[in-house]
Amino acid sequence: MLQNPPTFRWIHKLMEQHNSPIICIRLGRATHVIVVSSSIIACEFLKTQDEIFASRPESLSGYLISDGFRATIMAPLGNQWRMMRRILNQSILSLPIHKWLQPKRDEEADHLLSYINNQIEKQNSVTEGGLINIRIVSQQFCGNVIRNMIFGTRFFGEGTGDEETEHVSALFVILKYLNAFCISDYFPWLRGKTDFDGHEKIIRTAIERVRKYHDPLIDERIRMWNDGARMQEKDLLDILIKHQQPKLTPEEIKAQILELMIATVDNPSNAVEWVMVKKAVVAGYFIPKGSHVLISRLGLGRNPDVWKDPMRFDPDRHLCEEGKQVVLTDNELRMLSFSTGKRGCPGVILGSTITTMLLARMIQGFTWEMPYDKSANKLVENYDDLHMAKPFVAIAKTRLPQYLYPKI
Ligand code: HEM
Repeated sequence: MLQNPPTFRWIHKLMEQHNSPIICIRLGRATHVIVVSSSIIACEFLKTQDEIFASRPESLSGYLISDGFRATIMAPLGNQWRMMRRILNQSILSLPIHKWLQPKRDEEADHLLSYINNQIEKQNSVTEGGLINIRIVSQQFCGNVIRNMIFGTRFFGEGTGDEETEHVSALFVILKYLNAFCISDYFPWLRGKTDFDGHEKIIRTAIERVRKYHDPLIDERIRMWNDGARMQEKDLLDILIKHQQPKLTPEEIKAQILELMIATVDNPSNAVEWVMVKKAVVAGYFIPKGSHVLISRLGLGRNPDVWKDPMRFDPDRHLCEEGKQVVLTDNELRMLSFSTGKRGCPGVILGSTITTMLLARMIQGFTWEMPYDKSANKLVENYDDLHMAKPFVAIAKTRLPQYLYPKI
């Protein structure tokens, strides 16, 4: 596994070789890793037997990211997870709070349009259009939205964008190593002695780069509430600080905010980049106790037994017959969008809103064309993850009267 990164591709090859929708790999002396690529078996784990399988393995990356499992995503099943998950469901990701923060999301969508419009003007090419790196635009938009919702600010620094770029890129490093195969997770005697595969250093550095922006703002805000300098809740940080029964510690607030950040930046931006490149061109086994169960996003979403011609871009598959509504969740797990069961995503509304808003505003505001050098935008997947191999760069042309573009 160490010689064949990334592990998820190595595992898929193994599954293909064995022609099986479920395999078991024994790692170290005691851990069975069970990999599943069938929606029927996935439902068995995440729905029928959810109670038994809803915990998380105690990985080093999870421990570091959540500062000792103080928040939700990485926490093993237990009282801490229950408490933090309830707070997320009821006070952070609830429908009333979602609506309350709509103006912040609108503000960011206006900035998105204004940014792309300015880029076109800067390139002096209103008729020819301007080259836009969709990956940068999408990732920064998601970062801006969640930053604004949590901290009520667009910028960490003077507004040059440097701090925000560093922040988002460090979040993506954390995401990359979050579920990467880390040898000391399976050979615990290696922990603390040697950073065998270098993961620990990389992830610690990335967390530091993120938290140097978050933590002073959180400390300052707690001080403001204590001194009476802040009296009104205006963003998610205020809600977390003012939460009663239970009152959260500063460490819990910091850990939860880091998790909310990583939960938001990746999925919407990646989905939109893939969709844009397509628009521009024309989406009964025995399981030993303590096993780690991996449900494969690749295996479910591209399973030819479930999806006809799975590699063909065919968004119509996701239109339900009745009323032709697009449904992004899939409780039957024929694809892994938001998952299901106890550990299913509590951010479905926010995640869907960010994704559709990003895509809709870009398509409503601009027409998109491939650059002349089409070979620059190959529809190829990155080997290490599920992003496109190279950031998608397209030509944007304005399609609305100029006065409709926010001048910010
Ligand atoms: C399109 C966007 C999103 C997608 C596709 C998505 C997908 C998922 C999936 C598949 C899981 C389950 C992972 C697992 O079982 O191991 C999950 C968990 C989670 N997601 Fe999302 N998510 C999205 C957006 C968000 C947003 C915007 C937030 C909050 C700001 C969020 C918060 C969470 C949390 C807290 C969990 C952990 C739940 C738990 O362990 O109890 N997600 N997400």
